[in-house]
Amino acid sequence: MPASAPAVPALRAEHLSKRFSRTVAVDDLSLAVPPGEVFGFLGPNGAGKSTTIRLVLGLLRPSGGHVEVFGVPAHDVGRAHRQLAHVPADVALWPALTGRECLDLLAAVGPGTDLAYRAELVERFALDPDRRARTYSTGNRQKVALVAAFATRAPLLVLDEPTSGLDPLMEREFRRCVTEAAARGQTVFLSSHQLAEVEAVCSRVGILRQGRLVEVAGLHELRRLRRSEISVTLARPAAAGAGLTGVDGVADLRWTSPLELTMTLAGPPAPVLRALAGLDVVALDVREPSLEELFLDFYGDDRSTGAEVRA
Ligand SMILES: Nc1ncnc2c1ncn2[C@@H]1O[C@H](COP(=O)(O)OP(=O)(O)OP(=O)(O)O)[C@@H](O)[C@H]1O
Repeated sequence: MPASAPAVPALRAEHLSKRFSRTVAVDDLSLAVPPGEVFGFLGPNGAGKSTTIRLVLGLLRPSGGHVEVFGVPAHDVGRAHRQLAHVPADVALWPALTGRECLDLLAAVGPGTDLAYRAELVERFALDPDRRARTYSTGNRQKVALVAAFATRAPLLVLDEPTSGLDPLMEREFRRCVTEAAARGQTVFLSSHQLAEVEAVCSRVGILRQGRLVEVAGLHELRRLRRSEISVTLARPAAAGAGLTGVDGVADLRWTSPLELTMTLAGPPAPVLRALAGLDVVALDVREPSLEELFLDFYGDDRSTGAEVRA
């Protein structure tokens, strides 16, 4: 459990900024994550998620503002790292050590490890700890880092896109681990691209765009971003409008040919299915857009490489 008083946020950033020459990677970011929360940190490529995490870890020095872990300034790494465990986006391990030796080394320098739980996690993640790290795939290296982090009782777990190399079965295990950590009272700060992952485990979410926190929302608010893209192919041309105009939840209705139409759907599918039942439908494709695409729709496409400093 945190040594600090419960009122102290697990993570607090105030007017945090990081500039790399002309690129503003993190721009005046203020955020407080209370102890015990599972906080999702979402943003498109280049939004500044990893930079923020490196500032939290004291791996970078802020250009402005500051960040604290349970009230300890991030630059006081000796004290701050007693409160946290971390999984980086690109896990690097010592190639000549076996997985088990890597786990032991990480446990020796970390904030304390529950060895019985670690053994259980090695099994659950189907990790072969006797192989040398140089033979591990990206996903296996990620598993070592995840097992090492989840086996600690660090009050704060900082996870930077930790499931990018995991298959769906392992991703399910990851979600269980987050839930178990939260049940123990650990705080989880999870950077992710995956809306489904964030929905499954986070209670609150911050959305980062061009280094700026554009939104901090509860999950129910985030759900409004969800929508499906529907493509319909007909056997024969339908009458104008085809009874789809004004159907609940349907937007962006487009005929791409006399026999094909696309639309987006927010909310329950029943009204549109009723409308489609009157048509001679030969193919129906329902696709859920990626988080990236949702970001583009909601926040525009000027996200490429961080904000430029205006001269
Ligand atoms: N060491 C660096 N030197 C110069 N620019 C950097 C450096 N590190 C990051 N950047 C820039 O800062 C911006 C934010 O990068 P960052 O890696 O934090 O984004 P991210 O949200 O983690 O992206 P991704 O999801 O692709 O990992 C980008 O424009 C990136 O090019």
